[in-house]
Amino acid sequence: NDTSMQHRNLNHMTREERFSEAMRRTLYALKVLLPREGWTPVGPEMKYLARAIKEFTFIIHAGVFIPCIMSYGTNEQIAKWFPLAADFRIIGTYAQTELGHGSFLRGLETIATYDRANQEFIINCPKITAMKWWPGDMGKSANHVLLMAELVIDGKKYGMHGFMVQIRDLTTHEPLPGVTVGDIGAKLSFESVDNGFLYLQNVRIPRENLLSKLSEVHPDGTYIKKGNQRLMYGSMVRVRVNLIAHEIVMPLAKACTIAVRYSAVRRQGLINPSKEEVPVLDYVAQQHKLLPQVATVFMAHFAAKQLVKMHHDYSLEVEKGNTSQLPELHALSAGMKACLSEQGAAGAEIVRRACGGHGYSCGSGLPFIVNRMLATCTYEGENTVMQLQCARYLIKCADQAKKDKLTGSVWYLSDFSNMSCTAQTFGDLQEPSVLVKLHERRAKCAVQHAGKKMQNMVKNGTPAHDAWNMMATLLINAARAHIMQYVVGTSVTYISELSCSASLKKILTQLCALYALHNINSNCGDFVKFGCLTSAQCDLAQEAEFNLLKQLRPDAVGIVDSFDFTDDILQSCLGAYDGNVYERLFEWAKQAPMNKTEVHQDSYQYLQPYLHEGRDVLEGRGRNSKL
Ligand SMILES: CCCCCCCC/C=C\CCCCCCC/C=C/C(=O)SCCNC(=O)CCNC(=O)[C@H](O)C(C)(C)COP(=O)(O)OP(=O)(O)OC[C@H]1O[C@@H](n2cnc3c(N)ncnc32)[C@H](O)[C@@H]1OP(=O)(O)O
Ligand SMILES: Cc1cc2nc3c(=O)[nH]c(=O)nc-3n(C[C@H](O)[C@H](O)[C@H](O)COP(=O)(O)OP(=O)(O)OC[C@H]3O[C@@H](n4cnc5c(N)ncnc54)[C@H](O)[C@@H]3O)c2cc1C
Repeated sequence: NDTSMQHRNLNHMTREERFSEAMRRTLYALKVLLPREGWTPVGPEMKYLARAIKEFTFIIHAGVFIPCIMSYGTNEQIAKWFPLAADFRIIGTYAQTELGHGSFLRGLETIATYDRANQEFIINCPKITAMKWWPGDMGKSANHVLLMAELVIDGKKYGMHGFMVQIRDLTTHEPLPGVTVGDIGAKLSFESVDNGFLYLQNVRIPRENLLSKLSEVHPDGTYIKKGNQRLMYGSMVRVRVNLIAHEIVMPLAKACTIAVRYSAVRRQGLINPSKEEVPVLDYVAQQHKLLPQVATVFMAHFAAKQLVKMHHDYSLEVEKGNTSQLPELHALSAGMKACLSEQGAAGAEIVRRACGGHGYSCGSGLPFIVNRMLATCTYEGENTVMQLQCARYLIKCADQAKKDKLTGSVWYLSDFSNMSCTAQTFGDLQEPSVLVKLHERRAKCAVQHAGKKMQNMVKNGTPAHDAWNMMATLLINAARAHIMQYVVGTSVTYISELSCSASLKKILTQLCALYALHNINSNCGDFVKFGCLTSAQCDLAQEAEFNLLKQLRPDAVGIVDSFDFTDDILQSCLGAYDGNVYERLFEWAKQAPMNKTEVHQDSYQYLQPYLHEGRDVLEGRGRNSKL
């Protein structure tokens, strides 16, 4: 109810207005509304803030820069920079991607050369492709960057390391000497975020600014490795784990809230010619578009909770020096981020499109969500690259499964029990245990299929790297199958262990079955090809899905209401709680800047001569028509 927090209509603001409004609101929220003692920008309060603010600033500062200080800094470095960053007395970003490289980190070109005489690092972007490009909050906001650069000592390269680099004056906010920095311009979304470019030329930083938890450089230039160097990639794992809830589950939940509420209000056409127009939500085709996406919100939420727990447990182990869980966590976080962002972004577009013309209006609030979700398929690890990382781990595990009993998320690869499906009715296929087994079998077969294909190619003389490249599509499918079995399996377990009312558990079980069946029906080729289902059972799977749509239809609005988004955060004429869609759309349109005058003078000057000629002809004074 704090008017300082309420959103003005973002669509009627310029990009620069949105940039400064987002900063005002974010700082207001953080500085005024949150208790100052003890909170951190990566604490539990963030998820509540994220429900209250439509456009944040400082997501990278809070979601990446600060966690990196914790992950890569020594205790002294954390003690120095964390308090400043947590209180926004320094604003940072994570500067890794360059104009010429984003996925292939070993190709990054920014160099940090150690100057022994002065005990400093000299930072350089040797050519234009080395310029840092994309980091959020970097163009105009950040005064520090956590710069990922190639460490060079006496001409020898030591790989990518993290350096704290100040880029703007803390008094004037002007760029420091050797720093060229700015905004990269208009993007598909994130209008309020100043993704930036950063060109560094002979910028000097103290030796102490190398984040030295994992490695350090002594004053004489001696390089010391400390621990598993793979942890240098650890911040990306953490962000991939965190972004699922924040950037995939929550936006998809908002989109589903808007689309389901609108579909319950929008009457269009007849089902029974003798009855009145129906809400479009009564069309099974509409239910088939919307309800599986509602189910995805829940299943992705449950799976993300499990992944966050796994990351938390892993972090505790790393503190004890045990990094054995890192390979599985990397594979799972990379695969989950890629597959759920793919599903989520596609799902948001499906529900947007299900709202017809008004879904194409920014007044629906849906284009804002769809465009932002598209970014999740690219940032924090481009999806294809992430799926291949996941597949790399699966292929290794499949080989290991031939001799060892596997555990963890890949346990099913060493399950050689009979997994044939005996379902005879569509009710059998709504059983959670049957759905889990089907997904495990499909995933195991997909991984083995890809591995076998590559082995055969190598046996016939194809180099392993070429076989990998040629089978990439099968490997990506295997990664998707693995993640789907993980999401279905963890969701079934989560729901079964949930202490809640029987009626709620029934709905959640139905949603889980809907998610699994929708996935089966969308990929039935795999399920038949790998012998998981017969053609007849595929028909039953479709029947089972349609039956669940019918069962869930009466609760559809109640289910999305349970996401509990305020009208202010939805900013949607279609999804407002009161359902007054048409009045809201009309009011929203009238506020458009285009309508601040009855005649748009700038354009009228071009139209006027033609209009006056038309007037004269119609009033009998004008020359004959030119036509
Ligand atoms: C104040 C308001 C607050 C508001 C809310 C705040 C809180 C919000 C919380 C969360 C929301 C966050 C919002 C998200 C915003 C994100 C913005 C975007 C940021 C970015 O995009 S940062 C840049 C991201 N870039 C990447 O991800 C690059 C991807 N590329 C790579 O990771 C690597 O290049 C690679 C993995 C593709 C290849 O690396 P490399 O060549 O070195 O490795 P390989 O030869 O393939 O494999 C070698 C070996 O290493 C293992 N490996 C690889 N990666 C990892 C890893 N990350 N961890 C562990 N191990 C890894 C790999 O498996 C191989 O192992 P084996 O040899 O097989 O054993
Ligand atoms: C909104 C947004 C915010 C961002 N924020 C940040 C940030 O804060 N900090 C930061 O450092 N970066 C940030 N990034 C950059 C982001 O991390 C990179 O864009 C991402 O890692 C992809 O790298 P790239 O853009 O170089 O694409 P590329 O890696 O060049 O990919 C281009 C195409 O090539 C394909 N490809 C690449 N490698 C392979 C491979 N090995 N096998 C098969 N196909 C391959 C990809 O699948 C893709 O289709 C942001 C990007 C966006 C869009």
